[in-house]
Amino acid sequence: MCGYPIILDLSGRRVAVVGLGAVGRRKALGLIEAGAKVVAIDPVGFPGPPPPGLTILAEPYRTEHLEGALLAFASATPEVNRLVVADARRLGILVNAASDPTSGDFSLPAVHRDGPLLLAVSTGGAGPALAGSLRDRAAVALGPSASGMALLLAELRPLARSRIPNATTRRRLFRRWADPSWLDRWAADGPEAVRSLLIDSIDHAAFGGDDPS
Ligand SMILES: C[C@@]1(CC(=O)O)C2=NC(=C\c3[nH]c(c(CCC(=O)O)c3CC(=O)O)Cc3[nH]c(c(CC(=O)O)c3CCC(=O)O)/C=C3\N/C(=C\2)[C@@H](CCC(=O)O)[C@]3(C)CC(=O)O)/[C@H]1CCC(=O)O
Ligand SMILES: NC(=O)c1ccc[n+]([C@@H]2O[C@H](COP(=O)([O-])OP(=O)(O)OC[C@H]3O[C@@H](n4cnc5c(N)ncnc54)[C@H](O)[C@@H]3O)[C@@H](O)[C@H]2O)c1
Repeated sequence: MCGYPIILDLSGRRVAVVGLGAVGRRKALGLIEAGAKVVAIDPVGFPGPPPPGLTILAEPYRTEHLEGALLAFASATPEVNRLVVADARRLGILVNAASDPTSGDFSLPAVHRDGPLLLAVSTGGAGPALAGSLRDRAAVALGPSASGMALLLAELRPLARSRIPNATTRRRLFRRWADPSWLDRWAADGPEAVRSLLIDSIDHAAFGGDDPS
């Protein structure tokens, strides 16, 4: 499979999760973390009080459960999952099939989140546990300053856009800000040092000079 990675905005969107065993619960919780309105269908229900954002229908799956859903997750028994996949296909809803991944439309990567930073690793189904351990290794390589740097750019890019009218100058500045050496400087000298150097570089670029750093 040659997958196409996208970052979906699921906030407030209805998503159906059929089956709340270990796999369905993991998927439901990840969806809630992404802000989705999750409707989960499982005759056994949820162990303990369900987290906010999760509606439980403690009944066996029926086709109507998928109505109005943007996405569906088939994480019940293989027989029930086959029904869910067929129904989703008919209704034009993209479906994740836990028991027979190739019958569905999409699979999930292993994910690391830190502020605005999101790291996703997929092995395309070759080794889901391997995807998890590669994710852990890559997250360590990014280090704690990566998300701090992203947050800082979220603050400073609009400032640079308003102060530097020339698009080529701006693009050059943003490329310099993307240099990984800033992460080392962040670790060595702290966030405030990086922040003030980046602000200086906006001033220089705005007045037509070169970046001092
Ligand atoms: C990444 C992660 C995301 C998530 O689900 O959130 C994820 N599985 C995770 C864990 C995990 N899954 C399994 C184990 C046991 C060890 C092992 O088998 O390796 C572990 C490890 C554990 O439990 O610790 C077993 C397993 N998984 C699938 C099958 C069916 C099959 O292979 O046919 C079976 C065998 C069932 C059986 O044999 O009984 C299928 C899929 N699992 C996927 C994603 C998709 C491919 C992702 C990829 O390859 O990149 C895909 C294709 C479809 C999908 O589910 O979307 C999450 C990491 C959580 C984390 O670390 O954060
Ligand atoms: N994708 C993955 O990461 C992964 C990992 C392990 C297993 N699997 C596969 O995913 C599926 C779920 O795995 P699990 O370990 O969570 O299984 P599980 O047996 O713990 O959970 C299945 C759930 O489906 C519910 N269910 C049964 N009939 C139902 C119905 N008619 N309507 C709604 N819900 C119903 C059961 O009550 C149960 O809670 C299995 O088919 C398994 O082969 C996938």
